[in-house]
Amino acid sequence: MSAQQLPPRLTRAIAFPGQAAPPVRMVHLGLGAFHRSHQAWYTHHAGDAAEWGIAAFTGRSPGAAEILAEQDGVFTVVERSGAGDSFEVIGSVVEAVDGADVQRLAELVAAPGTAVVTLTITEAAYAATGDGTPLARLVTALAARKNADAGPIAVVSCDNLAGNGTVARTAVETIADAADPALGEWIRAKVSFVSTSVDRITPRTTPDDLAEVSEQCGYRDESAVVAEPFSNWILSGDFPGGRPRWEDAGAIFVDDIEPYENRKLWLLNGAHSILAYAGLVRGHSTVAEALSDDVCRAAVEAFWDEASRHLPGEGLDIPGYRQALLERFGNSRIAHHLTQIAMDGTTKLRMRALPVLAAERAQGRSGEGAARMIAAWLAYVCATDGFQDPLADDIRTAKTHDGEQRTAALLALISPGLAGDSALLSLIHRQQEAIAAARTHA
Ligand SMILES: NC(=O)c1ccc[n+]([C@@H]2O[C@H](COP(=O)([O-])OP(=O)(O)OC[C@H]3O[C@@H](n4cnc5c(N)ncnc54)[C@H](O)[C@@H]3O)[C@@H](O)[C@H]2O)c1
Ligand SMILES: O=P(O)(O)OC[C@@H](O)[C@@H](O)[C@H](O)[C@H](O)CO
Repeated sequence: MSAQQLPPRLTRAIAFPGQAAPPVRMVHLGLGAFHRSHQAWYTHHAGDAAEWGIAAFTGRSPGAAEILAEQDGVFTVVERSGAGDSFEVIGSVVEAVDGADVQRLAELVAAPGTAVVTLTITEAAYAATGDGTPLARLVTALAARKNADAGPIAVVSCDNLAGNGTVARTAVETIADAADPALGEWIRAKVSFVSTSVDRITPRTTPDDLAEVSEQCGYRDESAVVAEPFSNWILSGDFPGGRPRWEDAGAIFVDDIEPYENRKLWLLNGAHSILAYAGLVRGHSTVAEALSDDVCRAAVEAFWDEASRHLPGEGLDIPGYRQALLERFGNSRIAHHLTQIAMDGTTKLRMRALPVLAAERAQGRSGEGAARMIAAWLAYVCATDGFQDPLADDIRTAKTHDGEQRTAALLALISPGLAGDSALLSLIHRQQEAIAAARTHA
């Protein structure tokens, strides 16, 4: 197609002619694929969407903000089911900003109309608190809100972390206390940290996805995002400055979030980690491919059997949830790449494998299903140098050892207690050898 034949670029005027953009009342940190398919989607579908605009900041580079700003913040969600695709333009993001622009972040967080800050900064980012990290930037912005006396605000973590509101609170308060104890006090008094369980499988957008949007929708959208039809958002906590009516879009507000987050983190994300590590070692690329391998599927089912014993039987419909997961993971039209899920294993395994392993062993069982998730990670990091992890240098050092010594050194990076338990060390070492050996037969 020549330049003259290219369809026009998507803009707010094309998507929502004659409609004013909503005013900024939410700020988001971590303008990635998931924010667009989830929090922005829920906000667009809230009954009071006209009152709630989002200013979204990138994490590490300006690229995603520049692209979205060229489209006035609007983008397409491609809902991809096994049967086909549907397309919807989302208008809730009204400002897209480079995360390094801390001055703009501070201005917006200090504005009295701003009531909510949401986060999708990845699990590993909660442990990173130095200058230029998202939570350090947030603390700078909260200091500006304190100085402006702009009132209370809610911070809502939407990352796959157990007790994500509490983790965010601890990290933010620690940074603030070190900078200025009075700021720490103000945050304790005025900032509510909301915990959430978030769910919607959203792989990285590909050039083919963008080409499809262009062809089907008649406009060019460089910021489109592809997601499964399923979505879920469970929240627990206070919103002292108000919030969008996300319940209109299906969000659920609960007092006790722990059973929901354990169900999601163990059954969905735990299974994802097993499929990622065992699947990559066995030569697969996507979740759907790995699930169709009987060895990977059996490892997932064994882990689910263990995890299910430690989830409340009532109200969570575990059998239905497991069946739905098999269908969601099996949606081969969603190319969810295992390499994306495999990142930051040391952080993720602590939340996905360790609680189930500890609960099983406390009841006198081996916990071999949960142990196999860790063994698969070991087999994966030993088979490649191309992993991303906050402890990558330590992993490389641990890999200089051999045999059980190497296994012990790697396990210690997840939890020192693992390496000190000789029976568990032997179990995981044997499991790792079996997974690595199977690699040659895959
Ligand atoms: N994609 C999904 O299916 C999905 C579903 C549920 C929850 N989540 C949560 O959302 C997070 C983001 O997922 P995504 O698909 O949007 O990823 P993404 O890579 O598209 O975007 C992540 C955003 O966080 C920033 N970021 C990444 N690592 C960072 C770091 N170390 N420090 C600071 N900023 C960093 C990036 O710059 C980007 O703005 C996940 O880590 C997970 O916790 C994702
Ligand atoms: O980086 P992660 O592992 O937290 O994210 C990758 C996927 O496992 C995850 O994003 C799931 O798709 C998501 O949690 C589904 O809601």
